[in-house]
Parts: sequence; C-alpha cells; structure tokens
Amino acid sequence: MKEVIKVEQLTKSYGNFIAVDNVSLSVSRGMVFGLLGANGAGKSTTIECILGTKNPDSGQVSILELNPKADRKSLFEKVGVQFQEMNYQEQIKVSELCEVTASLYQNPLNYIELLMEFGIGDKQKSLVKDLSGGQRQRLFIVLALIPNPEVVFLDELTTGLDAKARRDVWKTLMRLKEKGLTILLTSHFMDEVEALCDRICILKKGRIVFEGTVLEAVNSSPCDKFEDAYLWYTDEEEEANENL
Ligand SMILES: Nc1ncnc2c1ncn2[C@@H]1O[C@H](COP(=O)(O)OP(=O)(O)OP(=O)(O)O)[C@@H](O)[C@H]1O
Repeated sequence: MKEVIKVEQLTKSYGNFIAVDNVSLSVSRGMVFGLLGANGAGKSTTIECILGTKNPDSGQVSILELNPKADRKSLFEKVGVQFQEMNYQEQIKVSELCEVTASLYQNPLNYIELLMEFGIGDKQKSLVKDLSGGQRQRLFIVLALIPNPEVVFLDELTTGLDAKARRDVWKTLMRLKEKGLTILLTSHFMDEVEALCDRICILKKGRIVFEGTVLEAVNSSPCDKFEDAYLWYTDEEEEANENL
C-alpha cells in the first residue's frame, strides 16, 4: 500500500463559517508531510476530520485504507497522535502515564528508551504536572510513539522546545522515518519544515494554496528563501507590513 493517508474534497464548517474548504491530499508510506498555514487556517480541523474526531460536512478520508470512524478499533494500534493538551490525574508520574499508555497496546515501544531519546529520561519519577512546558511537549511526543504506530500525527511538533530539544526531536523523527514511519505534522517553524518535510500543503483560510515540495514552493514563488515563499503564499508578509 502506497497511500497511508488519503483525503478527498474534505469540507468542514462551523455554523456558516467554512473552516476547511474542499481539501484533497495524499501521504505515502515513510513520508513526512507538513500541513502548514497561519493560525486559524484550518490545520487542526483537517487533522481532526482525518482522525475521525470531527465529522466533515463532505468528502472522503482514509488512513491505511481504513475508515477512521468505522474502523476505529483496527486503527487504534496503528495510529499515534500527539496532543497539545491532555487530561491526566493530578498526581500521576511520567513513568506511570507511560506505563498506562503502553498497557493499551499489543506491541508498545520501550518508553524508557523513548524518554531518554527525547531528553527526559531523568524525569520518570516526576509528576507530569511538574514538568516544564517543553518537557511536557516532549512527553506528549513520546506518548504518541509508544504504540509503535505506522503513522503519527504531530500537531505543532516543537512549539515551546529549546533549540537543542528541537534538533533532538528532528533526529529521532528522521530515524523513525527511515524505519518506515509515516508522519503528518503541523509546524509554524519553517526551518523545521525544510529540515523534515518531503512534501507540504499550505492552507489559507481553509483552502489549499500550495501542495508540493519545499523546493517547488520556492521555485513557484518570486522568493529565494522558503520562509519568504511561505509568507508570500499565505500573504502574512503583506498583512504584517500593513500593521507596521
Ligand atoms: N469548535 C469550533 N467552533 C467554531 N469555530 C471553530 C471551532 N474550531 C475551530 N474553529 C475555527 O475554525 C478555523 C480553523 O481552526 P483550526 O483550529 O483548524 O486552525 P489551525 O490552522 O489549526 O490554527 P492554529 O495554527 O492556531 O492551531 C478558525 O477560524 C477557528 O476559529
């Protein structure tokens, strides 16, 4: 199977407001796919529709050739999701949260190795609530990877991480990609997108304004640098200049 994620003509509105407008995309096995766009462009809504946690108004979605809603049980073992926020018991320790998560899956990865790989191996005995924002963010990536998934969704991958932690996360993800992991991520950091993504899709007000490689994005714009090209596609630069 080549296509791990397939989205066809996805549309989702909140009342009269169209948050995702006729979006189609496909992600092949082992690919890192970046879903980009300004705040409110529709990235999270698209991901939630792909995962089946939101109902689209129209369009088709499949993950690993399965329907995210109808085949939820089969997909549970194969799909990892990084949450931005999570409800956990007030007094739960890092190791306990990892153990509980691992116990839900048939072939979980070794969470101690993952915690070490993400630079929080020494925090096993800490309460989750006592972690710094960046440490908690890294823990959420670990939790997404514990199932040993075939595909992982990473929303705002390294927001809040320091420079070294970001590089470490990139390295680990590249290693997992080499093993065949498919990754769909969102990020507001264009250096990260350049370093990681094989293909990108840029959303603007719910619509796709570019789909292709980073290099193609630069070449199809009047800009030399990817970040400038990204701003050109999203018109953020124009709007920023207007506010000066
Ligand atoms: N439950 C909701 N009810 C009404 N409007 C919503 C709801 N969820 C999202 N929206 C609106 O839909 C649009 C897309 O939101 P979404 O969260 O998908 O954007 P995003 O690209 O993920 O943004 P960010 O980068 O800030 O996370 C926004 O204008 C948002 O205000």
